[in-house]
Amino acid sequence: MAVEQRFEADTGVRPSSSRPPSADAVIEVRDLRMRYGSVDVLKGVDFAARRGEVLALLGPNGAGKTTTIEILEGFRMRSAGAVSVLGVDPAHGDERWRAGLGVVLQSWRDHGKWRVGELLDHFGRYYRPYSTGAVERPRDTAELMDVVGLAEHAGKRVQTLSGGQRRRLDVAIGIVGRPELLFLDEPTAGFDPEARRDFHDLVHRLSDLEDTTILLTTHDLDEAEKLADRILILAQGRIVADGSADQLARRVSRDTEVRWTRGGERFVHSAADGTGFVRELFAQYGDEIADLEVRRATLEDVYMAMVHRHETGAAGGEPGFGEENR
Ligand SMILES: Nc1ncnc2c1ncn2[C@@H]1O[C@H](COP(=O)(O)OP(=O)(O)OP(=O)(O)O)[C@@H](O)[C@H]1O
Repeated sequence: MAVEQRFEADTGVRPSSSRPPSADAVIEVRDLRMRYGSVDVLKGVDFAARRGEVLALLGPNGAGKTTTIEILEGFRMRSAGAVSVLGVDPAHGDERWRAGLGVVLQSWRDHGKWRVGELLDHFGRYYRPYSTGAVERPRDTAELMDVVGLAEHAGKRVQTLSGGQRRRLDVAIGIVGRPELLFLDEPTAGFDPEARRDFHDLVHRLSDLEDTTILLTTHDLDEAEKLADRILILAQGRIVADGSADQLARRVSRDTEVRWTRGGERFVHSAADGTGFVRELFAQYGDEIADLEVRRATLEDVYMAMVHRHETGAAGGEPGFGEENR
């Protein structure tokens, strides 16, 4: 039998994993529910974050990402469920608890007349009483402006900053108190590619060097893949996928998709062992093989499959990414 006919796609979509809470959990969310009027937006959200982890919360517009983050920040009262953030229920968090959090909201337009450096000094003063031997608070303003790329704008009024510069300032305000846990709601919206790369470096530095736990929302799947240790997909009021980008890709399809042409004809096959398949293919057809492409499921494939599956309620009937592309 020719090798080109031998391989079948694995089209199974496996359910999301639910992880047991760990001792060093910075965030623990169990059966979180939120109802606005008669609409259930969150219908039983479960997840946990360990110290130093970077989590990306993904989901379609209106899925409830901001609602979830605002509940964890203590800005919004939940309808039901158990939530613990830095060991405290956010509904009862005091000022000391709040000083351990950094928050970058989707957008705010305030303090327009303040100058960048003065504003950071001002916010920084709030954290001074919460400085400890281990964690010096606040960060030095000059260093902070340098880290977020605002040093040359220190004397500018906030209202004269560009959108991207303004967003850098939002991030600076979020980390001025050296938070243990940082919430970032669409942090790079409006960033140019260089600002985006600088921001990614900053996130890596915060998690690697300072052990900051970070929960961010984004619609940029490439960004989620670059930054997150774990990706959570929120759809239809629940976390429908939870794992590293690689784990999630394997959940949609364990196979590698291999495409090639031979004798002017185009072939596509999904192979459990992509490398072995390609080796056999060349052993059999050698120089006849052209236009070879080898591709695993991307985070976009995973996202589309998971969201589509839960929006249509088609559990178990979802095609793998290889099938969809044929
Ligand atoms: N204060 C509120 N009162 C009533 N409904 C609300 C309120 N806040 C949010 N909602 C609704 O709850 C749902 C979830 O909103 P939320 O902002 O949490 O979604 P999101 O996932 O952050 O969306 P996006 O990706 O567009 O930012 C939406 O349908 C929204 O209209």
